[in-house]
Amino acid sequence: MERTADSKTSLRIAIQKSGRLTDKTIDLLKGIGLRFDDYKRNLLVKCRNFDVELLLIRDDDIPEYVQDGVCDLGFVGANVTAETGANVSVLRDLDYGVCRLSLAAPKDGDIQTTEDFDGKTIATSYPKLTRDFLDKQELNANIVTISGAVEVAPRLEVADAIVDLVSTGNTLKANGLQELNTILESETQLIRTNKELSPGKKELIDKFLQRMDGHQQAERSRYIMMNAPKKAVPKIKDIIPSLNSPTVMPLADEDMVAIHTVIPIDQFWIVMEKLKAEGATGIVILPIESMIL
Ligand SMILES: Nc1ncnc2c1ncn2[C@@H]1O[C@H](COP(=O)(O)OP(=O)(O)OP(=O)(O)O)[C@@H](O)[C@H]1O
Ligand SMILES: O=P(O)(O)OC[C@H]1O[C@H](OP(=O)(O)OP(=O)(O)O)[C@H](O)[C@@H]1O
Ligand SMILES: [Mg+2]
Repeated sequence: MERTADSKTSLRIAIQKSGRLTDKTIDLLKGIGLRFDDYKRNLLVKCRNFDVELLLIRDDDIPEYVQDGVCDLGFVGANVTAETGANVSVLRDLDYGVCRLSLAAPKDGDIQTTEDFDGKTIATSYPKLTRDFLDKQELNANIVTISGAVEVAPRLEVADAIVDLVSTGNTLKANGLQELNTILESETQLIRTNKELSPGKKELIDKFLQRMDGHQQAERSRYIMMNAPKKAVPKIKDIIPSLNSPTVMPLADEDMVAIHTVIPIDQFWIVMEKLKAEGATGIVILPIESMIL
């Protein structure tokens, strides 16, 4: 997009400077056509071809920066936003940084059920979410807030149990812990400030979202091309869960046609098997760069 006449109308987006979400967020931004110079060495980076600047900070600070309007948008885990209790709106759920916040305790220890946490000490970097959970369960426990290496706390006898993020469960396992309860399911989200924004910024957010949605839809879809017997076209049309009706083109062999269409990736194999059963041949599948619906 060309820069607008009003050079002050620029979106400021907070992203994690260095961590699990950084590369995926940068890839997503690049995927929607945004280009940045040297984002690895600067904290505030201007986009070359869209009215956006990135603020690269620790993920813990993102929800509050967005809440206060220092940044208009932010990419951050739902776990962090929930822990800070920031007043922001979630614009999109994104399918990376998927994890859960769970209670865990030593595998063969005396904590085997949720009730056993009563009167115990729990180490966590998520004191607010832990307290909310315990209050809801009417459990009394002492919370020790630590900022990292939470899983090792029981072995150091700093705590009886922990609340921390889990994905594969390997870290828990390596530390002899078992997961007992999930407090929160989390994924990366695009959040927006609830502060009033200028019409120019609102328009930029709409354009940004349109690009993101197009990119996401494209990632979840494939363009397929095939040749098929002409008489099989009605059945093939029923099989293809197409966004629009498929393109059907004549071939030199009058009994055959070429069919081009877009299908959702999650139905890919089922559709493929059905198409083959209807006589489709030479099936070619291509990735899609973006889709504007
Ligand atoms: N094991 C995991 N699998 C998937 N996503 C995870 C996992 N652990 C954390 N996350 C998600 O990635 C986010 C960033 O994790 P990371 O470990 O980089 O955070 P951090 O150490 O707090 O970084 P910072 O230095 O920015 O504060 C988490 O807040 C969470 O949303
Ligand atoms: O269930 P798993 O797949 O083992 O993942 C869980 C671990 O991942 C996160 O830490 P990370 O690796 O991001 O390191 P950190 O301690 O620096 O946050 C989280 O804090 C857990 O320790
Ligand atoms: Mg952090």
